[in-house]
Amino acid sequence: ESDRVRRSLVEFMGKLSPDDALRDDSWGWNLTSDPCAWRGIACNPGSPVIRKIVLDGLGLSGIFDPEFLCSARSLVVLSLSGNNLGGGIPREISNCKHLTHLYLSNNRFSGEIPVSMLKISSLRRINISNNNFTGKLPDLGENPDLLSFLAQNNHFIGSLPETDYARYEEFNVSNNNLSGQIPDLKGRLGVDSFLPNPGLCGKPLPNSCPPPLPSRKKSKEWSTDRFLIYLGYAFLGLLVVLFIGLKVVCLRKRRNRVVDDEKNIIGEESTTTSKSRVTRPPSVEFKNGDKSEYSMTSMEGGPSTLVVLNDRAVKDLNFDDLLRAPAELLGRGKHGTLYKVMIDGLADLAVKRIKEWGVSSEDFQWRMKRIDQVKHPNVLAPLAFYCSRQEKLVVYEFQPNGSLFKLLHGSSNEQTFDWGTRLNTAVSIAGALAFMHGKLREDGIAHGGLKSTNILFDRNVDPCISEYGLMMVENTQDYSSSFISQTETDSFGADTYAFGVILLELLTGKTVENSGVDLARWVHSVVREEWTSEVFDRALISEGASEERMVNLLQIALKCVSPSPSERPSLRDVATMVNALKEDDERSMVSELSSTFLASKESGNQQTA
Ligand SMILES: Nc1ncnc2c1ncn2[C@@H]1O[C@H](COP(=O)(O)OP(=O)(O)OP(=O)(O)O)[C@@H](O)[C@H]1O
Repeated sequence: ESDRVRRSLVEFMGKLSPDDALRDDSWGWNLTSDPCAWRGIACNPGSPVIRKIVLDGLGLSGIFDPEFLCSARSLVVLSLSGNNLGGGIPREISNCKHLTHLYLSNNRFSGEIPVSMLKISSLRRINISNNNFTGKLPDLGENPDLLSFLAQNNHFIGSLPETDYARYEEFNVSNNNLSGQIPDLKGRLGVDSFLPNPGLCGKPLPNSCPPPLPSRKKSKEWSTDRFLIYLGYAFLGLLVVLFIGLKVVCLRKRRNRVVDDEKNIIGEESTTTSKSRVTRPPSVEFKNGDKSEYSMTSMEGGPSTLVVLNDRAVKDLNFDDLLRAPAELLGRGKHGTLYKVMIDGLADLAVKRIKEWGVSSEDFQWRMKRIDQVKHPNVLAPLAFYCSRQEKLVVYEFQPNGSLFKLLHGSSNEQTFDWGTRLNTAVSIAGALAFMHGKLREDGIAHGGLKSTNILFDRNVDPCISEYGLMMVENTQDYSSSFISQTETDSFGADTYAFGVILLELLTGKTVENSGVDLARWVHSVVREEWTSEVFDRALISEGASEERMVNLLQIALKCVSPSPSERPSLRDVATMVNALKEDDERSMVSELSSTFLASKESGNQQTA
């Protein structure tokens, strides 16, 4: 069997590189030596099973014949980029059934992509960019697990195939001759993935698609269609009028009953001033000097209270001002809606209106007060909160410098986010979380919804964690993927997982979906294939960040996102590990700097001599 594989591979190389002169004996690729020792081949450690063939940039100028290659049945990575290979990709490529990475970029390949290629179900990454491929793009819908498809700078024609584009970590078909409407990208992928392609139209491109012309044949039906459409409009109009009438009657009734004022405060998500007014002046009580409580009694029962917590900056904040101030919608997340509220004489505020949270008012008040008692400079403290039977609001100071999510994935290219800053951010967040966990463990108050949109940069551009304790991981929907334990109920363990995902985001620069499960799974799979350097953010690689140190941080991240909660370290341990890494990083930097200094001094001395 192994002789057969060896013979096939020698044939394969013979076709790749018909010019024997190019190869010397050190390459191997002959019938007498062990293929695992041949140039470009990597086997499973301690076994003759071939896993990777990487023959990049070797000046190979023949053709690619998978019929011979695929006799190496367990091959997972094939990379022939940067050669001078011609011809097409034969359909026999589908015999390489375990292939996960296929890199054929920067060659002279031509012809159409065989349908069979996308049928390799294990394929995750395809790079066929910078070739002369023609015909239609392959049917990407055939492989729902593909993560990257790079086919820019070819001559593909026709329309984009239907598939779920949102799942792609990398997708590029720019500089081809594609045409037609771009399918729904679910807000993912930018213009760079598509431009230039003169015939493409629709979002995210600036040119919208022309409306389809009604054919002559259909023109008779047109008048009937139009009649039906107008009839539909008339019916809709009637419904709207009825709905508005009903609303007016309801509102009048409600006004008579004196509503719970709070319901109207922040009101609709418009960017305008709230129009609602408090119908009855509330009574204000000040207690304990620096802590004020604003109370009003709802007609519907129990007391509703705006509690202003210990903070001088907003000690004069009162509910009435909050109701009347202009509010601007910042976002509508899974856990509620966030508004920026601007009140004269006060710093801008961010008010979170929490979505249906099955926590009693008493529990909510108790949690907020406990959180207020535990202060850390990297955790954004709530300034005030309000809670009635229907509403729960938490007031924070608005942070002007954006979030970690924006910094990593935003469109601005102005800010660089280098390795040192990323590591510092990780250290600050881990330290702050470890501190909060230590203080609030007995109360069972973890963050519960940690993600990169909740890591904000304050006015000194220091990272701070917002929305601590606003959610409890109760039904753990976020974490119920088969990848992690179904029985995950420990919200502290869920915080460790979420922190691991943030580390992965920092290292890979990739966005997170499905609570990070997809990203964690992808990183696990790449690392398993010993293809680790693939995961790192290109910006870090081009900055020259040390791969060894990135791998060390990656290892911590992987511990945090362990599928089994019991195997995840506590945040205290995580903070210790990340800190040690940072100290190591600083030490290496100092020694690198001093050796550069010594080297330049020595060369200076030599020049003077
Ligand atoms: N205090 C704040 N100051 C400035 N921006 C903030 C503040 N809090 C949150 N943001 C930003 O406002 C946007 C909307 O916040 P929101 O909390 O609604 O998003 P989210 O975290 O995705 O929601 P959720 O946690 O409910 O799923 C986010 O981009 C977030 O980074």
